[in-house]
Amino acid sequence: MIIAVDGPAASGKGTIAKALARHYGLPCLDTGLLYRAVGLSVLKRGGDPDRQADALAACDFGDEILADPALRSEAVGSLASRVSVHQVVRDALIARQRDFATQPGGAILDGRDIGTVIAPDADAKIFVTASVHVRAERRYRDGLAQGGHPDMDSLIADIQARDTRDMSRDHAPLKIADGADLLDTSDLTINAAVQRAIALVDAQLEGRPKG
Ligand SMILES: Nc1ncnc2c1ncn2[C@@H]1O[C@H](COP(=O)(O)OP(=O)(O)O)[C@@H](O)[C@H]1O
Ligand SMILES: Nc1ccn([C@@H]2O[C@H](COP(=O)(O)OP(=O)(O)O)[C@@H](O)[C@H]2O)c(=O)n1
Repeated sequence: MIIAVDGPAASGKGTIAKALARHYGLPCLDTGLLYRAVGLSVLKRGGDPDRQADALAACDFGDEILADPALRSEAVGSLASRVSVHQVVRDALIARQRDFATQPGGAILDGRDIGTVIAPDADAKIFVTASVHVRAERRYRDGLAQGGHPDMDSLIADIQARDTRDMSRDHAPLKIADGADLLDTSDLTINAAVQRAIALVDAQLEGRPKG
C-alpha cells in the first residue's frame, strides 16, 4: 500500500505523514529532505542553484548531509525550491523515491509531487494545506523554540515566494493530484488533523477496487 501526502511549506504534511506511518505501520520518506540536500550541497560547493549544471553536480551528495541540522533552515528550504525547478535534478532523485515507494509492504511519502509524479497510482492521496498566515505562524513558533529570532514578515514573504515558485514551475508543479482529498489544517489541532487524515485514507482504501 502506498500513501501519497503532498502540500506546501508548513502545511503539516510531514507531521501527518509520520502519524499515518505509525498508524498503518509503514515506513515514511520526507522527500523534501532530498531536495534540501541538493540545495545545501550546491551552497557548500559554492555553486549557483539557478544554474542547471551546478544543481545537477550537487545531486551527487553523500548521505551524511541528510543528518545536517542546517537542512531544516528556511534558507535551505528556499535553495531546495530553486534547485528543484530543474528537470535534471528531479530525474536524479526519482529512482530513490520510486524504490522507497515500491518496497514490499508499502510506504508513505510526503512532498510536492508524490501523488502526481512519483506514485500517481498510490492507494490513497492527501493534499494538505493551510493559510499562509497560519503556516508562517508555525514557522515562527519553530524558530522561537530553536532559540532563533524569527521575523513574521520575512517568513510570510519566504513562504509566498516558495509557493509561487513550486506551483508555477514547468516540471512537477505543486498541485492537487487526481483523486487526492484536500485537508485544510488551518483551524485544526495536530491531533484533529491526524484523525481527519486517517479517516480520509480509510475512506479511500475502502473505495478502491478489490483484488
Ligand atoms: N494542525 C497543526 N496545528 C498546529 N501546528 C501544527 C499542525 N500541523 C503541524 N504543525 C506544526 O507546524 C510545524 C510544521 O509542520 P510540518 O509537519 O513540519 O510541516 P511541513 O512538513 O508541511 O513543512 C511543526 O512545528 C508542526 O509541529
Ligand atoms: N517532492 C518534492 C519535495 C520537495 N520539493 C522541493 O523542495 C522544497 C523543500 O521541500 P520541503 O518539503 O522540505 O519543505 P517544507 O514543506 O518542509 O518547508 C520545496 O519548496 C520544493 O520546491 C519538490 O520539488 N518535490
